[in-house]
Amino acid sequence: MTETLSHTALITGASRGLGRALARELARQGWNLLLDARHPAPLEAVRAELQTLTHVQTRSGDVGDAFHRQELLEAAQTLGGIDVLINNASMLGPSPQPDLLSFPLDILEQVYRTNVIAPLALIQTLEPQLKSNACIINITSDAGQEVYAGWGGYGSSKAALEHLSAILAVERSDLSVYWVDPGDMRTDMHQAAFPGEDISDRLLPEESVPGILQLIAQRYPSGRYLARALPARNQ
Ligand SMILES: NC(=O)C1=CN([C@@H]2O[C@H](COP(=O)(O)OP(=O)(O)OC[C@H]3O[C@@H](n4cnc5c(N)ncnc54)[C@H](OP(=O)(O)O)[C@@H]3O)[C@@H](O)[C@H]2O)C=CC1
Ligand SMILES: CC(=O)[C@H](N)C(=O)O
Repeated sequence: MTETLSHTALITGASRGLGRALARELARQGWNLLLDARHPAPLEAVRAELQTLTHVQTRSGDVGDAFHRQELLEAAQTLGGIDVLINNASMLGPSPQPDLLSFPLDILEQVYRTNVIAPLALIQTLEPQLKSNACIINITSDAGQEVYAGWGGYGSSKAALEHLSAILAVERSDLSVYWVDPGDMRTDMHQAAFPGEDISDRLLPEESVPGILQLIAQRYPSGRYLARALPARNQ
């Protein structure tokens, strides 16, 4: 059965951290949601939490897996298409992060598959179900632009994601393409990036949500944005 729903967002990596924070706020605003993450139980907990607010579908799987991306396409079809795709799922790599000359190349391939190939592959797979003037949000990082020792794997993958996003924006001017740095956030990934350190001074991911939702609502020109430099105007 095809349900025709007005606004639908697909968020990858929505079982915790920034993805869950985005899902919660979009649900509160009445968006219909298609969510993924690899582990089913935490993803199901998000669905159970949000289903009282809106229509939520979940598909557990790895964004790097073509079969899983096909499942997301089929779910998108049942929802009548996608207005907003948020490529949020990401892989840091080893913790602590090794220098480049000792970086295990098999893990570097996984980092690139998750952070670079999978977002593009998901856009390619979903293209038939992207509504006109759809919005693509690729979550990047300051590590994609700044040079930090020890951040060569993850950082270079985010740099590649940024360049890819910029070229997509030029090639597809009919889409709104945003690559967004959410800023440091108190999440599992950030703790893994700083193992053993006290990260309690970092802002929660909820602080990065209003700016991202403002991009969606206001449809600024395609480009790179800092989530926290975009305070929501209308909330
Ligand atoms: N935290 C920070 O300080 C910063 C984060 N970012 C970026 O923000 C985004 C969100 O990060 P954050 O919330 O901290 O991350 P978290 O580690 O807290 O959450 C990651 C989410 O993605 C899911 N996920 C991870 N790998 C995959 C995969 N291969 N396929 C599908 N789902 C996956 C996880 O669930 P599961 O494990 O079940 O798959 C989880 O739901 C990322 O793109 C990150 O690079 C950018 C700058 C700073
Ligand atoms: C994962 C992190 O903690 C990092 N600060 C980043 O910029 O992505």
